Amino acid sequence: MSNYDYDVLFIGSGHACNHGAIALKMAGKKVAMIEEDKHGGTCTNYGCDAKILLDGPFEYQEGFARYHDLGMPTPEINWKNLMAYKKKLIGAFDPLLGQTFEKYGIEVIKGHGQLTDPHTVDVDGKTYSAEYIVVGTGARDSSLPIPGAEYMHHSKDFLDLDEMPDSLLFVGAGVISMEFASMALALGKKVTVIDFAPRALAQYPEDYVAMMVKKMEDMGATFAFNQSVSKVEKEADGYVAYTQDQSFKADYIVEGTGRVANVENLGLEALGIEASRRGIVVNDHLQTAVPNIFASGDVVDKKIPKLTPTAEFESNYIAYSILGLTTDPIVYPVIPNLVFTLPRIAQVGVSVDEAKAHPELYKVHRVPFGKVNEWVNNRETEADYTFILDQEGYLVGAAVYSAEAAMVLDFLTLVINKKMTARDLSSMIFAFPTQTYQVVFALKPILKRA
Ligand SMILES: Cc1cc2nc3c(=O)[nH]c(=O)nc-3n(C[C@H](O)[C@H](O)[C@H](O)COP(=O)(O)OP(=O)(O)OC[C@H]3O[C@@H](n4cnc5c(N)ncnc54)[C@H](O)[C@@H]3O)c2cc1C
Ligand SMILES: NC(=O)c1ccc[n+]([C@@H]2O[C@H](COP(=O)([O-])OP(=O)(O)OC[C@H]3O[C@@H](n4cnc5c(N)ncnc54)[C@H](O)[C@@H]3O)[C@@H](O)[C@H]2O)c1
Repeated sequence: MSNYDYDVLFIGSGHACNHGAIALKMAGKKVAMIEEDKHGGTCTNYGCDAKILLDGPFEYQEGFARYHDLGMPTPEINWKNLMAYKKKLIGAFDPLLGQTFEKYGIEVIKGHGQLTDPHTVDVDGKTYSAEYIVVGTGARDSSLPIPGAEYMHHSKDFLDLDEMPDSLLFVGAGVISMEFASMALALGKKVTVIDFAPRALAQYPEDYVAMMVKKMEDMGATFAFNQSVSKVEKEADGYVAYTQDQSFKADYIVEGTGRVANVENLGLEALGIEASRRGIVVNDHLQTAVPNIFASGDVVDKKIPKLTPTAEFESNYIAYSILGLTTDPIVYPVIPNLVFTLPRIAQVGVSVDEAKAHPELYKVHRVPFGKVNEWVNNRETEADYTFILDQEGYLVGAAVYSAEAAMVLDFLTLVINKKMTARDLSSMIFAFPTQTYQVVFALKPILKRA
């Protein structure tokens, strides 16, 4: 133990921090996390967990709807009760995680952390020192600097809505909007989605996104692209968002225009640590300009997706670096992306759009999975897979449009990471009848033999 109060101090307690904190504590280090809000960060309290809890019955409803023509009624969702359940369950995480960290012997210092020198953090007037500091302060929803911005709500508000409004306008057709819009639409609400880009979900395959937009339009949603909101006004019976050539009226407006890194009031500038809305600039060891100060998770300025698993990966990498278990630069494996629309769209590795642009490097195999496997797909006839192979025949990318995409995505990620051949797949037994089994069946003839 050094002369500092702690070996490692984390600013934040989300996935970018708590995985590394636990690993370091278990290796015998003295560790604390500074947290100004709830234990566990965005994903646990205001993001993934709350979202997926609310999504649960929608997934079943979507499945039942496929049997409607066979005389089976589609169940109704009681949003009010669902929200009460969400508040109870997710609300319990904050104290529960506090106890968990305590059990591990990790101190949580409540308050706003601000660096004062390379080894010291001020927390609301009290200072704490550490040999290493990890900044994992995350990101927040962006707010457009336009008149009437205060009338727009953000993801936190939507995930707390006791009553679903009758009409909703989503500004931005990214992951947050598309996931929320799917739920509102399934509840029979009037949904409009606008974006200043020419398409939705830019990071997902164009064909699958077009299928999703068409499906949502068939359910009554309106999409408007190339629309930039310049002001929002409140009227007696709702709100109106104005773009360059149109106006959109709704009871409730959700802004989902991206997320901005939390880099303000952290004392970064005084220490010469470069940062912007995109995040803190780090080297390939996740070190800032001050080598004993690392950055992790959503607050990092990076090209890879800002997701919970990437934050966790970085948190563990930093812990291993501090413990001297690695001196290598960080190397990310392929990163699975999944948008929880109804059905899901998934993408991992080389993207479909990139593969199509480089036929000299990649082969693209599209399988209309739902049509050939309707029986195993529970009548999900639209389900579709795209496999991307390199010239040697290894799987290097995949995309999925299916309610079951989440299940199969991790399997495909494994095949890519482990560079599996047809022979590798033949050496294993998979459960039957499942989508994964059918995916293996579809992959074997096209993968490198051995
Ligand atoms: C609605 C929504 C849905 C999402 N769904 C998914 C999903 O399905 N899958 C997925 O992989 N990702 C999802 N994400 C993204 C995921 O939540 C983030 O990538 C993840 O939370 C990043 O973790 P982090 O620890 O870097 O940041 P955060 O979880 O944001 O944690 C940062 C913590 O730092 C604290 N903090 C900030 N500044 C200070 C300070 N100065 N002093 C003290 N404490 C401070 C904050 O209070 C916060 O608790 C979603 C995000 C949102 C908003
Ligand atoms: N399932 C998941 O993995 C998941 C779910 C939710 C959130 N997240 C995380 O949260 C991040 C942010 O999500 P998001 O949906 O806010 O961002 P996003 O980057 O996915 O989408 C933002 C959208 O807003 C549009 N936009 C930006 N400015 C605009 C403007 N002025 N007018 C109209 N449209 C505008 C962009 O063109 C884009 O389509 C994600 O990138 C991801 O890191 C992940």
